[in-house]
Amino acid sequence: MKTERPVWDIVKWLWGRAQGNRLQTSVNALLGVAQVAMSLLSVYAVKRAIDIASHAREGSLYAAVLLMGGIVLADFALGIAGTWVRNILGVRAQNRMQRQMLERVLRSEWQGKGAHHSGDVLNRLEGDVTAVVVFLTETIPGALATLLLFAGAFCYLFSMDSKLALVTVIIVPVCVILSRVYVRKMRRLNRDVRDSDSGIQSVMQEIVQNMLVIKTLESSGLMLGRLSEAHAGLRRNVVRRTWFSVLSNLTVNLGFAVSYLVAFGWSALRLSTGTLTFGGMTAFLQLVNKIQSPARNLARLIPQTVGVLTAAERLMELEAVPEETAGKPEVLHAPCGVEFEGVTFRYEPGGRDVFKNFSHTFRPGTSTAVIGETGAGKTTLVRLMLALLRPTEGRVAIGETRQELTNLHRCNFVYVPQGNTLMSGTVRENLLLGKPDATDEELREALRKSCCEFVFEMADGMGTLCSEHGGGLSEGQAQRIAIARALLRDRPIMLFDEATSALDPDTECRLLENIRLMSDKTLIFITHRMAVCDYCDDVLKLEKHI
Ligand SMILES: Nc1ncnc2c1ncn2[C@@H]1O[C@H](COP(=O)(O)OP(=O)(O)OP(=O)(O)O)[C@@H](O)[C@H]1O
Repeated sequence: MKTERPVWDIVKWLWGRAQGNRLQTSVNALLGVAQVAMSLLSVYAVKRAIDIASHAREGSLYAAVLLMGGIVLADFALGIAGTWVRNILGVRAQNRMQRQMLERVLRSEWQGKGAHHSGDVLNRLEGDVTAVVVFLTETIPGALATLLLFAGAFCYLFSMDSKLALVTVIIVPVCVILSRVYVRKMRRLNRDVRDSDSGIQSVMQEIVQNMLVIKTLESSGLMLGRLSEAHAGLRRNVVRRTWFSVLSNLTVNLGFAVSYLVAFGWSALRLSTGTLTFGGMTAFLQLVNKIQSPARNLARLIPQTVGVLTAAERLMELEAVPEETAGKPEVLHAPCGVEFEGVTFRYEPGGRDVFKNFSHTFRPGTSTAVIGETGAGKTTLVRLMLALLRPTEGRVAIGETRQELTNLHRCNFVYVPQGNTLMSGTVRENLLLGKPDATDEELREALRKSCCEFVFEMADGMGTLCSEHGGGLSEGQAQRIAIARALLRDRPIMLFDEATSALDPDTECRLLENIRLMSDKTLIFITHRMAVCDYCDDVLKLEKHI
Protein backbone atom coordinates (compact mmCIF):
# COMPACT_ATOMS: atom_id res chain seq x y z
CA MET A 1 0.00 0.00 0.00
CA LYS A 2 1.26 3.51 -0.82
CA THR A 3 2.16 5.76 2.12
CA GLU A 4 0.17 8.96 2.24
CA ARG A 5 2.00 12.26 2.21
CA PRO A 6 1.39 14.67 5.11
CA VAL A 7 -1.49 17.04 4.27
CA TRP A 8 0.74 20.01 5.05
CA ASP A 9 3.21 19.02 2.29
CA ILE A 10 0.37 18.81 -0.20
CA VAL A 11 -1.03 22.18 0.89
CA LYS A 12 2.42 23.75 0.38
CA TRP A 13 2.58 22.22 -3.10
CA LEU A 14 -0.91 23.53 -3.91
CA TRP A 15 0.10 26.98 -2.64
CA GLY A 16 3.05 26.92 -5.05
CA ARG A 17 0.72 26.02 -7.94
CA ALA A 18 -1.75 28.75 -6.90
CA GLN A 19 0.96 31.37 -7.61
CA GLY A 20 0.79 30.59 -11.31
CA ASN A 21 -3.01 30.96 -11.38
CA ARG A 22 -3.31 34.21 -9.45
CA LEU A 23 -5.15 36.11 -12.18
CA GLN A 24 -8.02 33.64 -12.50
CA THR A 25 -8.24 33.02 -8.76
CA SER A 26 -8.42 36.76 -8.00
CA VAL A 27 -10.98 37.48 -10.73
CA ASN A 28 -13.14 34.58 -9.53
CA ALA A 29 -12.83 35.75 -5.90
CA LEU A 30 -13.79 39.31 -6.88
CA LEU A 31 -16.79 38.07 -8.83
CA GLY A 32 -17.84 35.93 -5.85
CA VAL A 33 -17.58 38.88 -3.44
CA ALA A 34 -19.50 41.07 -5.90
CA GLN A 35 -22.24 38.42 -6.11
CA VAL A 36 -22.51 38.29 -2.30
CA ALA A 37 -22.69 42.09 -2.18
CA MET A 38 -25.33 42.04 -4.91
CA SER A 39 -27.46 39.49 -3.04
CA LEU A 40 -27.31 41.55 0.19
CA LEU A 41 -28.02 44.71 -1.81
CA SER A 42 -31.06 43.06 -3.35
CA VAL A 43 -32.42 42.28 0.16
CA TYR A 44 -31.97 45.93 1.01
CA ALA A 45 -33.57 47.08 -2.28
CA VAL A 46 -36.64 44.82 -1.80
CA LYS A 47 -37.09 46.01 1.81
CA ARG A 48 -36.78 49.65 0.68
CA ALA A 49 -39.32 49.22 -2.13
CA ILE A 50 -41.81 47.56 0.26
CA ASP A 51 -41.30 50.29 2.88
CA ILE A 52 -41.92 53.01 0.28
CA ALA A 53 -45.01 51.20 -1.08
CA SER A 54 -46.41 50.77 2.44
CA HIS A 55 -45.61 54.42 3.28
CA ALA A 56 -43.25 53.32 6.06
CA ARG A 57 -40.62 55.59 4.48
CA GLU A 58 -40.46 58.45 1.99
CA GLY A 59 -39.12 58.13 -1.56
CA SER A 60 -39.91 57.44 -5.20
CA LEU A 61 -41.35 53.98 -5.84
CA TYR A 62 -40.17 54.16 -9.50
CA ALA A 63 -36.60 54.84 -8.41
CA ALA A 64 -36.80 51.95 -5.91
CA VAL A 65 -38.06 49.55 -8.61
CA LEU A 66 -35.40 50.88 -11.02
CA LEU A 67 -32.74 50.11 -8.39
CA MET A 68 -34.08 46.55 -8.10
CA GLY A 69 -33.98 46.20 -11.91
CA GLY A 70 -30.41 47.52 -11.95
CA ILE A 71 -29.37 44.96 -9.34
CA VAL A 72 -30.98 42.13 -11.34
CA LEU A 73 -29.09 43.25 -14.48
CA ALA A 74 -25.82 43.54 -12.55
CA ASP A 75 -26.40 40.05 -11.21
CA PHE A 76 -26.90 38.76 -14.78
CA ALA A 77 -23.70 40.52 -15.86
CA LEU A 78 -21.78 38.94 -12.99
CA GLY A 79 -23.16 35.53 -13.96
CA ILE A 80 -22.01 35.98 -17.60
CA ALA A 81 -18.60 37.27 -16.49
CA GLY A 82 -18.27 34.22 -14.22
CA THR A 83 -18.97 31.86 -17.14
CA TRP A 84 -16.34 33.62 -19.28
CA VAL A 85 -13.75 33.56 -16.56
CA ARG A 86 -14.42 29.88 -15.87
CA ASN A 87 -14.21 28.90 -19.52
CA ILE A 88 -11.59 31.18 -21.06
CA LEU A 89 -9.23 31.85 -18.17
CA GLY A 90 -9.98 28.32 -16.92
CA VAL A 91 -8.80 26.67 -20.12
CA ARG A 92 -5.69 28.87 -20.08
CA ALA A 93 -4.87 27.90 -16.49
CA GLN A 94 -5.43 24.23 -17.29
CA ASN A 95 -3.27 24.36 -20.45
CA ARG A 96 -0.49 26.10 -18.55
CA MET A 97 -0.41 23.56 -15.74
CA GLN A 98 -0.67 20.61 -18.12
CA ARG A 99 2.26 21.96 -20.12
CA GLN A 100 4.33 22.57 -16.97
CA MET A 101 3.68 19.02 -15.77
CA LEU A 102 4.49 17.52 -19.16
CA GLU A 103 7.72 19.56 -19.32
CA ARG A 104 8.62 18.20 -15.89
CA VAL A 105 7.92 14.64 -17.04
CA LEU A 106 10.19 15.22 -20.06
CA ARG A 107 12.97 16.52 -17.79
CA SER A 108 12.79 13.41 -15.59
CA GLU A 109 15.53 10.84 -15.51
CA TRP A 110 14.86 7.73 -17.59
CA GLN A 111 13.13 5.18 -15.36
CA GLY A 112 13.23 1.94 -17.35
CA LYS A 113 10.84 -0.66 -16.01
CA GLY A 114 10.25 1.34 -12.82
CA ALA A 115 8.47 4.06 -14.79
CA HIS A 116 4.76 4.81 -14.43
CA HIS A 117 2.65 3.27 -17.18
CA SER A 118 2.12 5.81 -19.98
CA GLY A 119 -1.68 5.42 -19.60
CA ASP A 120 -1.36 6.26 -15.91
CA VAL A 121 0.77 9.34 -16.70
CA LEU A 122 -1.84 10.53 -19.23
CA ASN A 123 -4.62 9.94 -16.72
CA ARG A 124 -2.77 12.10 -14.17
CA LEU A 125 -1.98 14.82 -16.71
CA GLU A 126 -5.67 15.05 -17.64
CA GLY A 127 -7.84 14.15 -14.64
CA ASP A 128 -5.61 15.26 -11.79
CA VAL A 129 -4.48 18.49 -13.45
CA THR A 130 -8.14 19.43 -14.09
CA ALA A 131 -9.09 18.66 -10.48
CA VAL A 132 -6.24 20.81 -9.11
CA VAL A 133 -6.87 23.75 -11.47
CA VAL A 134 -10.65 23.79 -10.81
CA PHE A 135 -10.01 23.65 -7.06
CA LEU A 136 -7.47 26.49 -7.09
CA THR A 137 -9.26 28.78 -9.48
CA GLU A 138 -12.96 28.11 -8.78
CA THR A 139 -13.56 26.19 -5.56
CA ILE A 140 -11.34 28.29 -3.28
CA PRO A 141 -12.62 31.69 -4.49
CA GLY A 142 -16.19 30.30 -4.31
CA ALA A 143 -15.54 29.15 -0.75
CA LEU A 144 -14.35 32.64 0.18
CA ALA A 145 -17.65 34.14 -1.00
CA THR A 146 -19.63 31.47 0.87
CA LEU A 147 -17.59 32.13 4.00
CA LEU A 148 -18.35 35.84 3.68
CA LEU A 149 -22.09 35.15 3.42
CA PHE A 150 -21.90 32.80 6.41
CA ALA A 151 -20.02 35.37 8.53
CA GLY A 152 -22.39 38.21 7.53
CA ALA A 153 -25.56 36.23 8.39
CA PHE A 154 -24.02 34.98 11.65
CA CYS A 155 -23.07 38.50 12.80
CA TYR A 156 -26.57 39.76 11.96
CA LEU A 157 -28.20 36.96 13.98
CA PHE A 158 -25.63 37.37 16.80
CA SER A 159 -26.57 41.05 17.08
CA MET A 160 -30.24 39.99 17.48
CA ASP A 161 -29.77 36.93 19.78
CA SER A 162 -26.26 35.80 20.63
CA LYS A 163 -27.33 32.50 22.29
CA LEU A 164 -29.46 31.40 19.34
CA ALA A 165 -26.65 32.32 16.93
CA LEU A 166 -24.24 30.10 18.88
CA VAL A 167 -26.76 27.23 19.03
CA THR A 168 -27.14 27.43 15.25
CA VAL A 169 -23.43 26.91 14.62
CA ILE A 170 -22.88 24.32 17.38
CA ILE A 171 -22.56 21.70 14.62
CA VAL A 172 -19.45 23.43 13.21
CA PRO A 173 -16.87 22.34 15.87
CA VAL A 174 -18.42 18.82 15.84
CA CYS A 175 -17.96 18.81 12.04
CA VAL A 176 -14.32 19.94 12.40
CA ILE A 177 -13.53 17.12 14.87
CA LEU A 178 -15.30 14.48 12.77
CA SER A 179 -13.74 15.79 9.56
CA ARG A 180 -10.28 14.55 10.65
CA VAL A 181 -11.53 10.96 10.68
CA TYR A 182 -13.52 11.59 7.51
CA VAL A 183 -10.57 13.08 5.60
CA ARG A 184 -8.28 10.16 6.47
CA LYS A 185 -10.75 7.51 5.35
CA MET A 186 -11.94 9.46 2.30
CA ARG A 187 -8.36 10.06 1.10
CA ARG A 188 -7.76 6.31 1.04
CA LEU A 189 -11.03 5.61 -0.79
CA ASN A 190 -10.38 8.39 -3.31
CA ARG A 191 -6.87 7.15 -3.95
CA ASP A 192 -8.22 3.67 -4.71
CA VAL A 193 -10.77 5.09 -7.14
CA ARG A 194 -8.23 7.28 -8.98
CA ASP A 195 -5.68 4.46 -9.16
CA SER A 196 -8.23 2.05 -10.62
CA ASP A 197 -9.19 4.75 -13.12
CA SER A 198 -5.53 5.00 -14.16
CA GLY A 199 -5.44 1.21 -14.42
CA ILE A 200 -8.37 1.27 -16.86
CA GLN A 201 -6.70 3.94 -18.99
CA SER A 202 -3.47 1.90 -19.04
CA VAL A 203 -5.28 -1.26 -20.22
CA MET A 204 -7.26 0.66 -22.87
CA GLN A 205 -4.14 2.44 -24.13
CA GLU A 206 -2.27 -0.83 -24.42
CA ILE A 207 -5.19 -2.39 -26.36
CA VAL A 208 -5.44 0.55 -28.79
CA GLN A 209 -1.66 0.75 -29.31
CA ASN A 210 -1.28 -2.98 -29.93
CA MET A 211 -4.44 -3.55 -31.93
CA LEU A 212 -2.64 -5.45 -34.71
CA VAL A 213 -0.86 -7.83 -32.32
CA ILE A 214 -4.09 -8.44 -30.40
CA LYS A 215 -5.98 -9.22 -33.63
CA THR A 216 -3.33 -11.59 -34.91
CA LEU A 217 -2.99 -13.36 -31.57
CA GLU A 218 -6.79 -13.53 -31.48
CA SER A 219 -6.60 -12.27 -27.94
CA SER A 220 -9.34 -9.62 -28.09
CA GLY A 221 -11.37 -11.65 -25.60
CA LEU A 222 -8.44 -11.93 -23.22
CA MET A 223 -7.66 -8.22 -23.37
CA LEU A 224 -11.33 -7.27 -22.99
CA GLY A 225 -11.37 -9.61 -20.00
CA ARG A 226 -8.50 -7.58 -18.49
CA LEU A 227 -10.50 -4.44 -19.11
CA SER A 228 -13.55 -6.00 -17.42
CA GLU A 229 -11.39 -6.89 -14.40
CA ALA A 230 -10.15 -3.31 -14.22
CA HIS A 231 -13.75 -2.05 -14.59
CA ALA A 232 -14.89 -4.37 -11.79
CA GLY A 233 -12.10 -2.99 -9.57
CA LEU A 234 -13.21 0.57 -10.25
CA ARG A 235 -16.85 -0.34 -9.61
CA ARG A 236 -15.96 -1.94 -6.26
CA ASN A 237 -13.98 1.11 -5.19
CA VAL A 238 -16.71 3.52 -6.30
CA VAL A 239 -19.33 1.51 -4.36
CA ARG A 240 -17.17 1.63 -1.20
CA ARG A 241 -16.62 5.37 -1.59
CA THR A 242 -20.33 6.00 -2.27
CA TRP A 243 -21.38 4.11 0.86
CA PHE A 244 -19.00 6.11 2.98
CA SER A 245 -20.05 9.35 1.33
CA VAL A 246 -23.79 8.64 1.80
CA LEU A 247 -23.29 7.77 5.47
CA SER A 248 -21.22 10.85 6.19
CA ASN A 249 -23.68 13.11 4.33
CA LEU A 250 -26.48 11.60 6.38
CA THR A 251 -24.59 12.38 9.60
CA VAL A 252 -23.95 15.99 8.58
CA ASN A 253 -27.54 16.53 7.42
CA LEU A 254 -28.82 15.03 10.67
CA GLY A 255 -26.62 17.46 12.56
CA PHE A 256 -28.03 20.40 10.62
CA ALA A 257 -31.61 19.17 11.14
CA VAL A 258 -31.06 18.83 14.90
CA SER A 259 -29.55 22.30 15.20
CA TYR A 260 -32.49 23.73 13.18
CA LEU A 261 -34.94 21.99 15.52
CA VAL A 262 -33.08 23.37 18.54
CA ALA A 263 -33.28 26.89 17.06
CA PHE A 264 -36.99 26.37 16.35
CA GLY A 265 -37.67 25.11 19.90
CA TRP A 266 -35.67 27.94 21.40
CA SER A 267 -37.48 30.69 19.51
CA ALA A 268 -40.89 28.99 20.10
CA LEU A 269 -40.10 28.97 23.82
CA ARG A 270 -39.26 32.66 23.72
CA LEU A 271 -42.45 33.30 21.74
CA SER A 272 -44.52 31.49 24.41
CA THR A 273 -42.88 33.48 27.22
CA GLY A 274 -43.54 36.70 25.32
CA THR A 275 -39.86 37.68 24.90
CA LEU A 276 -40.12 37.34 21.11
CA THR A 277 -42.77 38.47 18.63
CA PHE A 278 -44.19 36.25 15.89
CA GLY A 279 -42.38 38.38 13.26
CA GLY A 280 -39.17 38.10 15.27
CA MET A 281 -39.44 34.32 15.27
CA THR A 282 -39.92 34.29 11.47
CA ALA A 283 -36.86 36.53 11.07
CA PHE A 284 -34.83 34.25 13.36
CA LEU A 285 -35.71 31.16 11.41
CA GLN A 286 -34.87 32.90 8.10
CA LEU A 287 -31.48 33.91 9.48
CA VAL A 288 -30.82 30.39 10.77
CA ASN A 289 -31.47 29.19 7.22
CA LYS A 290 -29.14 31.84 5.85
CA ILE A 291 -26.37 30.59 8.13
CA GLN A 292 -27.05 26.93 7.49
CA SER A 293 -27.12 27.03 3.71
CA PRO A 294 -23.55 28.46 3.33
CA ALA A 295 -22.45 26.13 6.16
CA ARG A 296 -23.84 23.20 4.16
CA ASN A 297 -21.98 24.46 1.07
CA LEU A 298 -18.78 24.67 3.11
CA ALA A 299 -19.36 21.12 4.40
CA ARG A 300 -19.72 19.98 0.76
CA LEU A 301 -16.25 21.42 0.14
CA ILE A 302 -14.64 18.78 2.33
CA PRO A 303 -15.04 15.87 -0.15
CA GLN A 304 -13.86 18.17 -2.95
CA THR A 305 -10.82 19.13 -0.90
CA VAL A 306 -10.07 15.48 -0.18
CA GLY A 307 -10.37 14.76 -3.91
CA VAL A 308 -7.88 17.48 -4.68
CA LEU A 309 -5.45 16.17 -2.05
CA THR A 310 -5.46 12.86 -3.92
CA ALA A 311 -5.02 14.58 -7.30
CA ALA A 312 -2.18 16.77 -5.99
CA GLU A 313 -0.49 13.76 -4.39
CA ARG A 314 -0.60 11.86 -7.70
CA LEU A 315 0.94 14.84 -9.54
CA MET A 316 3.60 15.19 -6.81
CA GLU A 317 4.53 11.55 -7.47
CA LEU A 318 5.24 12.44 -11.10
CA GLU A 319 7.44 15.28 -9.88
CA ALA A 320 9.21 13.03 -7.38
CA VAL A 321 11.08 11.28 -10.21
CA PRO A 322 14.59 12.81 -10.10
CA GLU A 323 15.30 15.48 -12.72
CA GLU A 324 18.15 15.33 -15.19
CA THR A 325 20.92 17.90 -14.71
CA ALA A 326 19.68 21.25 -15.99
CA GLY A 327 22.01 23.50 -17.94
CA LYS A 328 23.28 24.56 -21.32
CA PRO A 329 23.94 21.65 -23.70
CA GLU A 330 27.70 21.17 -24.18
CA VAL A 331 28.25 21.10 -27.93
CA LEU A 332 31.45 19.37 -29.09
CA HIS A 333 32.90 19.42 -32.58
CA ALA A 334 33.44 16.47 -34.89
CA PRO A 335 35.34 14.24 -34.86
CA CYS A 336 34.46 13.22 -31.33
CA GLY A 337 35.07 9.90 -29.54
CA VAL A 338 33.52 8.12 -26.54
CA GLU A 339 35.48 6.14 -23.98
CA PHE A 340 34.24 3.54 -21.48
CA GLU A 341 36.70 3.39 -18.56
CA GLY A 342 36.31 0.36 -16.28
CA VAL A 343 32.52 0.53 -16.41
CA THR A 344 30.47 -1.79 -14.25
CA PHE A 345 26.72 -1.53 -14.59
CA ARG A 346 23.75 -3.31 -13.07
CA TYR A 347 20.12 -2.20 -13.31
CA GLU A 348 19.20 -3.03 -9.74
CA PRO A 349 21.31 -3.18 -6.58
CA GLY A 350 22.28 -6.82 -6.08
CA GLY A 351 21.20 -7.64 -9.65
CA ARG A 352 23.24 -9.14 -12.48
CA ASP A 353 26.20 -7.12 -13.82
CA VAL A 354 25.40 -6.26 -17.44
CA PHE A 355 28.94 -4.78 -17.71
CA LYS A 356 31.86 -5.71 -15.46
CA ASN A 357 34.96 -3.50 -15.55
CA PHE A 358 34.33 -2.84 -19.25
CA SER A 359 36.69 -0.58 -21.17
CA HIS A 360 36.50 0.40 -24.80
CA THR A 361 37.26 3.48 -26.92
CA PHE A 362 35.06 4.49 -29.82
CA ARG A 363 37.76 6.42 -31.66
CA PRO A 364 36.81 9.79 -33.21
CA GLY A 365 35.78 9.55 -36.87
CA THR A 366 35.70 5.74 -37.00
CA SER A 367 32.85 3.29 -37.48
CA THR A 368 32.21 0.41 -35.07
CA ALA A 369 29.78 -2.49 -35.26
CA VAL A 370 28.63 -3.63 -31.81
CA ILE A 371 27.57 -7.27 -31.82
CA GLY A 372 26.77 -9.84 -29.16
CA GLU A 373 24.16 -12.41 -28.29
CA THR A 374 20.76 -11.25 -27.20
CA GLY A 375 20.79 -9.84 -23.68
CA ALA A 376 24.56 -9.14 -23.86
CA GLY A 377 24.01 -5.45 -23.16
CA LYS A 378 24.04 -3.70 -26.57
CA THR A 379 21.01 -1.50 -25.84
CA THR A 380 22.34 -0.86 -22.33
CA LEU A 381 25.58 0.39 -23.93
CA VAL A 382 23.55 2.86 -26.01
CA ARG A 383 21.63 4.01 -22.90
CA LEU A 384 24.94 4.62 -21.09
CA MET A 385 26.23 6.66 -24.04
CA LEU A 386 23.06 8.72 -24.17
CA ALA A 387 23.42 9.29 -20.39
CA LEU A 388 19.98 7.76 -19.79
CA LEU A 389 21.81 5.50 -17.33
CA ARG A 390 24.84 6.20 -15.12
CA PRO A 391 27.59 3.60 -14.62
CA THR A 392 27.46 1.82 -11.24
CA GLU A 393 31.29 2.03 -11.22
CA GLY A 394 33.79 3.59 -13.63
CA ARG A 395 33.03 6.37 -16.06
CA VAL A 396 32.07 7.16 -19.63
CA ALA A 397 34.09 10.04 -21.14
CA ILE A 398 33.49 12.09 -24.27
CA GLY A 399 35.54 14.31 -26.57
CA GLU A 400 39.18 15.29 -26.73
CA THR A 401 39.27 16.48 -23.12
CA ARG A 402 37.63 13.23 -21.94
CA GLN A 403 34.98 14.99 -19.84
CA GLU A 404 32.64 12.74 -17.90
CA LEU A 405 29.58 12.21 -20.09
CA THR A 406 26.30 13.69 -18.76
CA ASN A 407 22.88 14.35 -20.23
CA LEU A 408 24.17 17.79 -21.26
CA HIS A 409 26.35 16.01 -23.87
CA ARG A 410 23.33 14.25 -25.40
CA CYS A 411 23.16 17.00 -28.02
CA ASN A 412 26.29 15.53 -29.65
CA PHE A 413 24.52 12.28 -30.55
CA VAL A 414 22.12 11.27 -33.25
CA TYR A 415 20.23 8.16 -32.26
CA VAL A 416 18.20 5.98 -34.60
CA PRO A 417 16.37 3.51 -32.32
CA GLN A 418 14.97 0.11 -33.19
CA GLY A 419 11.49 -0.06 -34.64
CA ASN A 420 9.33 2.50 -36.32
CA THR A 421 9.82 5.95 -34.83
CA LEU A 422 7.94 8.14 -37.30
CA MET A 423 5.15 10.36 -36.03
CA SER A 424 1.81 11.18 -37.60
CA GLY A 425 2.11 13.98 -40.18
CA THR A 426 3.81 14.47 -43.53
CA VAL A 427 7.21 13.08 -44.47
CA ARG A 428 8.47 16.69 -44.49
CA GLU A 429 7.21 17.30 -40.93
CA ASN A 430 8.97 14.16 -39.78
CA LEU A 431 12.22 15.22 -41.43
CA LEU A 432 12.04 18.74 -39.98
CA LEU A 433 12.14 17.24 -36.48
CA GLY A 434 15.81 16.57 -37.27
CA LYS A 435 16.49 20.14 -38.41
CA PRO A 436 13.56 22.57 -38.12
CA ASP A 437 15.12 25.21 -40.45
CA ALA A 438 16.27 22.79 -43.18
CA THR A 439 15.72 23.96 -46.77
CA ASP A 440 13.91 21.73 -49.28
CA GLU A 441 17.28 21.08 -50.94
CA GLU A 442 18.75 19.86 -47.63
CA LEU A 443 15.73 17.61 -47.08
CA ARG A 444 16.08 16.12 -50.57
CA GLU A 445 19.83 15.59 -50.05
CA ALA A 446 19.20 13.71 -46.78
CA LEU A 447 16.53 11.58 -48.49
CA ARG A 448 18.95 10.73 -51.32
CA LYS A 449 21.75 9.77 -48.87
CA SER A 450 19.41 7.47 -46.97
CA CYS A 451 18.15 5.78 -50.15
CA CYS A 452 14.67 7.34 -49.89
CA GLU A 453 14.22 8.05 -53.62
CA PHE A 454 10.81 6.37 -53.32
CA VAL A 455 9.55 9.58 -51.66
CA PHE A 456 10.13 11.54 -54.90
CA GLU A 457 8.01 9.00 -56.78
CA MET A 458 5.01 9.40 -54.47
CA ALA A 459 2.20 11.64 -55.79
CA ASP A 460 2.56 14.07 -52.88
CA GLY A 461 6.35 13.70 -52.48
CA MET A 462 7.51 15.06 -49.14
CA GLY A 463 3.91 16.16 -48.48
CA THR A 464 2.81 12.49 -48.25
CA LEU A 465 0.87 11.95 -45.06
CA CYS A 466 1.56 9.05 -42.75
CA SER A 467 -0.35 8.06 -39.63
CA GLU A 468 1.01 7.11 -36.20
CA HIS A 469 4.27 5.13 -36.33
CA GLY A 470 4.63 5.88 -40.03
CA GLY A 471 1.40 4.06 -40.96
CA GLY A 472 1.02 3.99 -44.78
CA LEU A 473 4.74 3.28 -45.33
CA SER A 474 6.52 -0.04 -45.34
CA GLU A 475 8.80 -0.86 -42.38
CA GLY A 476 11.91 -0.43 -44.56
CA GLN A 477 10.65 2.89 -45.98
CA ALA A 478 9.90 4.21 -42.48
CA GLN A 479 13.36 3.10 -41.31
CA ARG A 480 15.08 4.99 -44.14
CA ILE A 481 13.08 8.18 -43.46
CA ALA A 482 14.10 7.89 -39.79
CA ILE A 483 17.75 7.67 -40.94
CA ALA A 484 17.28 10.72 -43.22
CA ARG A 485 15.92 12.60 -40.20
CA ALA A 486 19.01 11.57 -38.21
CA LEU A 487 21.37 12.69 -41.00
CA LEU A 488 19.72 16.11 -41.01
CA ARG A 489 20.52 16.49 -37.31
CA ASP A 490 24.20 16.41 -38.23
CA ARG A 491 25.92 15.64 -34.89
CA PRO A 492 29.43 14.20 -34.38
CA ILE A 493 28.36 10.77 -33.02
CA MET A 494 25.72 8.67 -34.76
CA LEU A 495 24.16 5.67 -33.03
CA PHE A 496 22.20 3.22 -35.14
CA ASP A 497 20.36 0.53 -33.14
CA GLU A 498 19.36 -2.20 -35.64
CA ALA A 499 18.48 0.71 -37.91
CA THR A 500 18.86 -1.20 -41.17
CA SER A 501 17.22 -4.43 -40.05
CA ALA A 502 14.23 -4.07 -42.39
CA LEU A 503 16.23 -3.25 -45.54
CA ASP A 504 17.05 -5.61 -48.37
CA PRO A 505 20.82 -6.34 -48.72
CA ASP A 506 21.32 -4.06 -51.79
CA THR A 507 19.64 -1.05 -50.22
CA GLU A 508 21.47 -1.70 -46.94
CA CYS A 509 24.86 -1.71 -48.78
CA ARG A 510 24.07 1.53 -50.66
CA LEU A 511 22.92 3.22 -47.47
CA LEU A 512 25.95 2.11 -45.44
CA GLU A 513 28.25 3.38 -48.23
CA ASN A 514 26.55 6.76 -48.14
CA ILE A 515 26.78 6.97 -44.34
CA ARG A 516 30.46 5.95 -44.40
CA LEU A 517 31.20 8.89 -46.74
CA MET A 518 30.57 11.26 -43.79
CA SER A 519 34.18 10.86 -42.71
CA ASP A 520 34.26 13.13 -39.63
CA LYS A 521 31.41 11.29 -37.89
CA THR A 522 31.89 8.60 -35.25
CA LEU A 523 29.50 5.85 -36.31
CA ILE A 524 28.26 3.12 -33.96
CA PHE A 525 26.03 0.38 -35.35
CA ILE A 526 24.29 -2.01 -32.96
CA THR A 527 23.62 -4.97 -35.17
CA HIS A 528 23.13 -8.69 -35.65
CA ARG A 529 24.00 -8.46 -39.39
CA MET A 530 27.44 -9.43 -40.66
CA ALA A 531 26.99 -7.12 -43.69
CA VAL A 532 27.17 -4.16 -41.32
CA CYS A 533 30.39 -5.50 -39.71
CA ASP A 534 32.05 -5.62 -43.15
CA TYR A 535 31.52 -1.87 -43.55
CA CYS A 536 32.99 -0.91 -40.18
CA ASP A 537 36.57 -0.11 -39.07
CA ASP A 538 36.11 -1.96 -35.73
CA VAL A 539 33.89 -4.71 -34.39
CA LEU A 540 33.10 -4.79 -30.65
CA LYS A 541 31.72 -8.10 -29.40
CA LEU A 542 29.91 -7.89 -26.06
CA GLU A 543 29.89 -10.94 -23.82
CA LYS A 544 27.10 -11.86 -21.46
CA HIS A 545 28.09 -12.04 -17.76
CA ILE A 546 26.35 -14.76 -15.85
N1 LIG B 1 15.02 -1.56 -17.70
C1 LIG B 1 15.64 -2.67 -17.31
N2 LIG B 1 15.60 -3.04 -16.03
C2 LIG B 1 16.22 -4.17 -15.60
N3 LIG B 1 16.94 -4.98 -16.41
C3 LIG B 1 17.02 -4.67 -17.71
C4 LIG B 1 16.37 -3.50 -18.22
N4 LIG B 1 16.64 -3.44 -19.57
C5 LIG B 1 17.39 -4.51 -19.85
N5 LIG B 1 17.63 -5.24 -18.75
C6 LIG B 1 18.46 -6.47 -18.66
O1 LIG B 1 19.78 -6.11 -19.04
C7 LIG B 1 20.37 -7.12 -19.83
C8 LIG B 1 20.92 -6.52 -21.14
O2 LIG B 1 19.80 -6.05 -21.89
P1 LIG B 1 19.99 -5.28 -23.27
O3 LIG B 1 18.64 -4.83 -23.71
O4 LIG B 1 21.03 -4.27 -23.13
O5 LIG B 1 20.50 -6.46 -24.23
P2 LIG B 1 20.74 -6.45 -25.80
O6 LIG B 1 22.11 -6.97 -26.03
O7 LIG B 1 20.41 -5.13 -26.38
O8 LIG B 1 19.67 -7.53 -26.26
P3 LIG B 1 18.91 -7.66 -27.67
O9 LIG B 1 19.94 -8.07 -28.69
O10 LIG B 1 17.95 -8.77 -27.40
O11 LIG B 1 18.27 -6.36 -27.96
C9 LIG B 1 19.30 -8.18 -20.04
O12 LIG B 1 19.56 -9.23 -19.13
C10 LIG B 1 18.00 -7.50 -19.67
O13 LIG B 1 17.11 -8.38 -19.09
